[in-house]
Amino acid sequence: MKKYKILLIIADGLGDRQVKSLSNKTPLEVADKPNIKELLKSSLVGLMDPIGPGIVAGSDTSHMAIFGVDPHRYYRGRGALEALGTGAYLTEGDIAFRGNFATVDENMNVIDRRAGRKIDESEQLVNELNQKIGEIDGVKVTFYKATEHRVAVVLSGKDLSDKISDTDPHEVGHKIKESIPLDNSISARRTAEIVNNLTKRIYDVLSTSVYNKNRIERGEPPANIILLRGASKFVELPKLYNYTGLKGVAVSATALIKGVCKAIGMDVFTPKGATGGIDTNYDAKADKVIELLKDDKYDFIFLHIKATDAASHDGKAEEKVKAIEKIDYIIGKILNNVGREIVIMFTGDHATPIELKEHSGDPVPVLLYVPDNIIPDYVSDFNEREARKGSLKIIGLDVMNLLLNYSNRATKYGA
Ligand SMILES: O=C(O)[C@H](O)COP(=O)(O)O
Ligand SMILES: [Mg+2]
Repeated sequence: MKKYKILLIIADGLGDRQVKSLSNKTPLEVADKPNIKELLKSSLVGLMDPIGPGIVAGSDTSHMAIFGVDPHRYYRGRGALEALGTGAYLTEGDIAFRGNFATVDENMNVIDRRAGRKIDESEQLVNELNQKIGEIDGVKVTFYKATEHRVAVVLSGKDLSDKISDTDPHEVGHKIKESIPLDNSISARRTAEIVNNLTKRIYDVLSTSVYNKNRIERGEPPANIILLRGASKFVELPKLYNYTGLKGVAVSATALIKGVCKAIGMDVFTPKGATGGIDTNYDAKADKVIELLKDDKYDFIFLHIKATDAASHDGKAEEKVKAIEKIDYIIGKILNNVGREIVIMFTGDHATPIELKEHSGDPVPVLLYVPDNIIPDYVSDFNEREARKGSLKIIGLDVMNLLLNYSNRATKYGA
């Protein structure tokens, strides 16, 4: 029985609803997808709830589930995974956060949760923060650059706790929040106080930074604060090879995704030109995937595309359609280069409906292409409406079992 290589492609935030500006069609329905439609001839199609029906999944918990690591058991918070993805070195007891460069007014009301998203000076701002802050109340503070508006922040010191709340209000028009302890421990109280003092220092440095003066002169929102969320200590995660036998590798530019993949023992590559945004270099990502599919070292190749989610959070329906069409193009390029004797799954990690500009708990369409002679689902297209007619009704934790089965790699449960 031939064991096939596996290609998993996740378009972040792929799932959507009817969009008024798209004549009540979804971006998947509108997008021209000749290569994906060709795959339907030998595919199963359906819907996936990353965590469970109606559960609004973050990219972190969703990817853990899809890779077969139960977030209910192993998830400790986004911070450490995001920091790991930026290249941060975490030691026992460190507390890591996901941060957003954002824009606040003089009353600390959040005007833009992403300071415009495109922050060319991100590296300079991170360097300035590392030079001018360094430590707070005896605790070392390190900032790490991620893509676009994203940063990771790591506190290193004794008696710190990740049982503290976010300073990110998670929506605009609200004041930045005071971090508060989430349990009665002295360490949680102390860490929350450190985070609040750190936030004030960050604002002092950023609001007087020459880089932000330049941004304001260019009419761009200043990145004058960092909104912190997902405080977490690093916890060891199960390794993909140990529980699946797969030698995995990821192609991504997005820090969180790189962090999750590193944490489960996958190799990670970020091709030159891959930005984690709507301007990413799709050819560069496709070429890397082709190279890795041809490399005997790996049998599970994961391609992550962030553009669909970025377009969704910014309410840019046409950009989301374009991103889906670019993904269809690279699926065609990959198949033209490696042939069709591979198992392919194409799906999203959650829905990010354009009209919500936020994640939702809607199910996500999933397509599973199988080279063997399976009974395919008869659907005319791959989108939220047609997927309902398919035979797959799965949760994220089912994905690896399905991929192992249809690539002829599953081990029998029982004798
Ligand atoms: O893009 C991301 O990192 C998350 O999916 C959303 O985060 P944001 O809303 O803070 O950008
Ligand atoms: Mg996501």
